Amino acid sequence: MDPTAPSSGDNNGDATGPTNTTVTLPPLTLRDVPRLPAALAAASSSVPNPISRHPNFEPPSTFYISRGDVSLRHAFFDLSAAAPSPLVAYRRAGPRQCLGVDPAPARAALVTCGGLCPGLNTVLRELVVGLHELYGVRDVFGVAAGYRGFYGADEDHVRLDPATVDDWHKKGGTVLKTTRGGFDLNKIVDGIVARGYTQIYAIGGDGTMRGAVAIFQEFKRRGLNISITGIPKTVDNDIGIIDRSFGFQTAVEIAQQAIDAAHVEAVSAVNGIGLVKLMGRSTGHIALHATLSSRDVDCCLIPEVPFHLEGKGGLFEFLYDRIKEKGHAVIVVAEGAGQELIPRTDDQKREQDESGNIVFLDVGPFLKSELGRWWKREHPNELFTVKYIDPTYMIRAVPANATDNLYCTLLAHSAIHGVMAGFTGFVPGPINGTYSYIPLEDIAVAKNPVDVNDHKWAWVRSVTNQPDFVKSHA
Ligand SMILES: Nc1ncnc2c1ncn2[C@@H]1O[C@H](COP(=O)(O)OP(=O)(O)OP(=O)(O)O)[C@@H](O)[C@H]1O
Ligand SMILES: O=P(O)(O)OC[C@H]1O[C@](O)(CO)[C@@H](O)[C@@H]1O
Ligand SMILES: [Mg+2]
Repeated sequence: MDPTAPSSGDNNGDATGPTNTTVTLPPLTLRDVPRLPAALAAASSSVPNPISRHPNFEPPSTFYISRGDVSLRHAFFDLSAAAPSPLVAYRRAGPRQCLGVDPAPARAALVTCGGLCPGLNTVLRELVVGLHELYGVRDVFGVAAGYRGFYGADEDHVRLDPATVDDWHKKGGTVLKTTRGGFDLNKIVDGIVARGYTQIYAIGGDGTMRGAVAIFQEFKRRGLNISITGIPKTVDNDIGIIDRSFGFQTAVEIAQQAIDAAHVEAVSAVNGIGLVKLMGRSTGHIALHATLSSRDVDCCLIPEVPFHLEGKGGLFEFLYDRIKEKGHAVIVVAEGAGQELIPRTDDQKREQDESGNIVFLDVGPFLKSELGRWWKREHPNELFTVKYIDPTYMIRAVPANATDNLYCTLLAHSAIHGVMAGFTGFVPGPINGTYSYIPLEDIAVAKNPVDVNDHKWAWVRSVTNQPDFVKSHA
């Protein structure tokens, strides 16, 4: 009997073995990505993919992504929901058999903006090599120092080829340099037009994606046939829709070293506390994943979960009890956690970086001094030590690990294939493991907070056995 044949009725859980039930899924909405004006005209097309003529590679027909290939936003559904939401689909990323643009005259510009992230140089390398080797594009330029480089001097536009970028994947940081701020839309687009660029690849975080949306809209307003692609970079993993951002796994791995050191310091002291601050402005993914992987952590503090310091049910009493129980404790705090607890002057409340991001106060030294003060007051006759470790920039200034390097390559290739298909205003990224094209406008507003109601936060709680620190316990 065909095990996949639909059954005639519901599986009521009897012991006769698995049965199949046919269900009707809700309608499917395709969140399509925009196309270049010239690509629309060439849709019935046109230019065969040069990969088909590659001297060393004979792609089978299954190699190419068909016009109808999509991936689904959500991989699981509740079939019993009374009013199921429509399914959202995205175009699958990958090479198309016929291109929407002619790669021969293409002139590509690559730019990195915002903070560093492991893998930036790998993405740059693979964009350069992929454009050259897969599509024969010879005019590839690196734009120095973020968006402002588009209206900078001639030396800010550097021609790149595979030989130049050969070992970039082994380097942390970004060879192109990065900056915040300097987003002058008209000057940027004028600079792009003046230099004859036809493809822009902008690698950066949420701010960079919002900037890319503005550039995309300005291209449209001016009727320009220039594509723009955003490649999401965020060590904090704070961009939504995609499974995770590149460099994140590397950062979590490096964070282990800091937690290990904090643990050694804590266990080697009498009543020792090891305190580690990790990156994560608005999301606690790094702290959470580092806590889960380490298992030496007694308390993980993230921006999504409020806590209070003193009194019943507060952090300090919990730490005291944990020290009494184990002799030591390790705390991991994300930089954005507990910001509302730190007293600040009016000037500090207004302080912003060049891109307009609020400047945070340093939660690490704040916790260390408040805890020390509390301990002296409450337990003046007991020895106590806090060792504070701040590996902030160390976790993002390293080269990508092997997994992230592979990820960066697939992102870069997906970006190039999408541009060559004639798409613009899009972001490549894995959704449930399938590389897909997502509208830039969606990515620019898609946040990715830690969902404290799902199983992962419960998992943290089971590893640390920390309480909720809610005031009602007081
Ligand atoms: N709303 C916006 N519109 C246009 N440009 C923006 C916007 N927000 C930020 N930018 C520009 O995008 C660039 C990068 O922004 P930002 O410094 O916030 O880093 P980011 O891309 O968010 O990366 P990170 O995750 O490291 O913070 C800057 O040049 C900034 O001026
Ligand atoms: O490089 P800067 O300006 O110090 O930025 C630090 C910020 O950048 C990030 O690494 C990414 O947004 C944050 O975790 C951190 O708050
Ligand atoms: Mg940002």
